[in-house]
Amino acid sequence: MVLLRRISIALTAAVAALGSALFIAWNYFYRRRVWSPEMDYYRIPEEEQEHQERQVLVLGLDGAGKSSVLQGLSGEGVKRGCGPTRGFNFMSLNTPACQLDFLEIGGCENLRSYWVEYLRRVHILVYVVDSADRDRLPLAKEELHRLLRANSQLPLVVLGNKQDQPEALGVSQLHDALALDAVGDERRSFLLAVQLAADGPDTPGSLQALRELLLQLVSPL
Ligand SMILES: Nc1nc2c(ncn2[C@@H]2O[C@H](COP(=O)(O)OP(=O)(O)OP(=O)(O)O)[C@@H](O)[C@H]2O)c(=O)[nH]1
Ligand SMILES: [Mg+2]
Repeated sequence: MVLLRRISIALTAAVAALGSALFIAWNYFYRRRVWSPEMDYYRIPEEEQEHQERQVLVLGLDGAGKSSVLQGLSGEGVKRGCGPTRGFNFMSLNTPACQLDFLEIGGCENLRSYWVEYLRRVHILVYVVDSADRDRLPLAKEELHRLLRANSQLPLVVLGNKQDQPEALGVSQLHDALALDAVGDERRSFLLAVQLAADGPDTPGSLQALRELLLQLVSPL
């Protein structure tokens, strides 16, 4: 058992290291290319890159729905059972205003220690919670507040996902369960209730609100 556990930890570390390398390569690649609606690539002048690219970090416990949110935002429709993210997951959304680059890090216990490393590289933190997983809400709260202590200014968007589940907590209950009162005035913070319809061809309505909010948060004041 001990040997298996060590092998599992070593594998997770290797996946995380590979993920970091991919993230660097991905940054290098996307610094030069942007997806256009015509499915073609074009170059952005260097001076415009800083202005146009914004990084969004997507975190939350395993199974909260991070990958599903990214699928929904991508406009490809949400598919059930996309499988746990073992390392990192990337998605880029090109909008007329800017390019939003999303980075999800898997939520399993072994990967959570890497989360904090990425806070300083991004413009927004999206924290996804399974609103129906009442037993693990205290853990979700603990992990969220660990991130908030590590960075006092990063704008925060909490998503109370799986609102279609009968046992899901509503917005005000989630606000209390996650102790969002304790989030200081120093940062902009939001709590949105979302649910992701499976296999729908369109972006779910609640994710359209998220998309608008993210664009507002990255636009100059
Ligand atoms: N009922 C319901 N199920 C959802 C919803 N969103 C996601 N799921 C399901 O929840 C499960 C986990 O979703 P993922 O998107 O893989 O979760 P994750 O946060 O990326 O998990 P990790 O990658 O393991 O950290 C999948 O079976 C999804 O289909 C939702 O709004 N309602
Ligand atoms: Mg995932």
